Amino acid sequence: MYEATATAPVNIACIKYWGKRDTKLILPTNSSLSVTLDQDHLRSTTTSRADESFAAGDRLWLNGKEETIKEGGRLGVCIKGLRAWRKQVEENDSSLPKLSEWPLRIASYNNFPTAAGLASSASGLAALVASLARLYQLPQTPSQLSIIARQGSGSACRSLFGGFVAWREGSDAAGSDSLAEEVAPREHWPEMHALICVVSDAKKGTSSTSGMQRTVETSTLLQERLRIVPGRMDAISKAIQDKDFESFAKITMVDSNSFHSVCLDTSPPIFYLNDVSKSIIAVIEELNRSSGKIIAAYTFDAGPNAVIYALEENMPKVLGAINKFFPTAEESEDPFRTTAEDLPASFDYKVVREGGWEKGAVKSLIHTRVGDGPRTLGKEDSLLKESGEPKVLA
Ligand SMILES: Nc1ncnc2c1ncn2[C@@H]1O[C@H](COP(=O)(O)OP(=O)(O)OP(=O)(O)O)[C@@H](O)[C@H]1O
Ligand SMILES: C[C@@](O)(CCOP(=O)(O)OP(=O)(O)O)CC(=O)O
Repeated sequence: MYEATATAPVNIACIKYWGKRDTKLILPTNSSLSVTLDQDHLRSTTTSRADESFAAGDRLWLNGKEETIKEGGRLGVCIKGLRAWRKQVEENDSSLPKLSEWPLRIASYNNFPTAAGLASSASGLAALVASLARLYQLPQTPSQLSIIARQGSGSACRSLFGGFVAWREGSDAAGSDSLAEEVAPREHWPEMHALICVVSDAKKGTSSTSGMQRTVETSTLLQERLRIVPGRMDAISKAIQDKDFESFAKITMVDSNSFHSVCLDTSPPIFYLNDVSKSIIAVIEELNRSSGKIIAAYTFDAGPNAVIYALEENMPKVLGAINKFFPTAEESEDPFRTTAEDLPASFDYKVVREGGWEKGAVKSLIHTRVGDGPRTLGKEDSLLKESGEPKVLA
């Protein structure tokens, strides 16, 4: 049987990708940089199988539900690109099975909500690329594979690496140099932790894809942002190399705010942050002020959920602040068994609205950390039945 199963991680950007110069090839208007999160907690798992005896046509199931693979669509483009690379491999060695000519069956599961602003498209497309690259025994490097993943969803290219990852915008019109590169592996700064505050896991109103295009078409502020981002890319890369958390945090927060500003400068305006998100910003800013140094950095993607980066040693303080003002509806298990600490003595409670937030304003918390890149699993982890249909997972 010709089959491969891979998992891929979620990544959350510190320098945001927002805008395309080519919508078909998914070429960005600026470089971006992210932290890959630990797959022990959040991951997409994908099994790909090629079999001569399958009925013609490729099929893919996401969380047990079949998705259509359109020719020229995002999934179709990724599969086509990887197949072409497999064909080259077969042309160089005629003894190999002609997997490139056989239909595919692909099953994928996300162990967290899909399309809820938790970057499922990033881990999902990266897992698809990683599993097919393995099935096809491709010689390409992760950076080369990221060129294919990028065409599935821009941010997915960064999920082909662990640690701290840059997506270089590149200059080639065909996109050959618009790819992901490792800035530093997870082992360089394993103390980097992240706390995801799930404010809403409902499907968002304006998708990243359509929102960013509206920004490109209508925002004048975006031009200003594009002038500033290259300097920020250099500065945050240096902060990572130097393990300088304060600089890392300052840049992360200012870039998140810059991204949400260009959303507001879009016509019609796009609002991703809600009152709970803004209150989390106020609490983290005050936690930093009252701690006498920057110990936490918030960042928000195209939705209201906060991701708070902090070093492991400071997570008790961050958890203390979030627990105090945003009691969650669901009890979340902390894999690190962090004990929340009291707020600093000079913390000004007035930054949070009177009476505080009702239980469930933040639904749940996910405490995770920087993680590794895609992993290959064994046969026992296959998501496909003998027949090529997806297994039903509990
Ligand atoms: N495991 C997967 N395999 C293949 N495709 C996936 C997978 N997970 C998600 N996707 C694709 O990504 C889409 C969701 O992307 P979308 O950008 O709407 O949400 P998100 O990635 O969760 O949020 P965001 O990117 O804004 O953080 C799904 O509808 C599906 O097409
Ligand atoms: C705000 C972001 O999360 C936007 C992600 O956009 P997508 O990668 O989801 O967009 P497409 O390329 O159209 O699929 C910022 C980021 O991850 O850098």
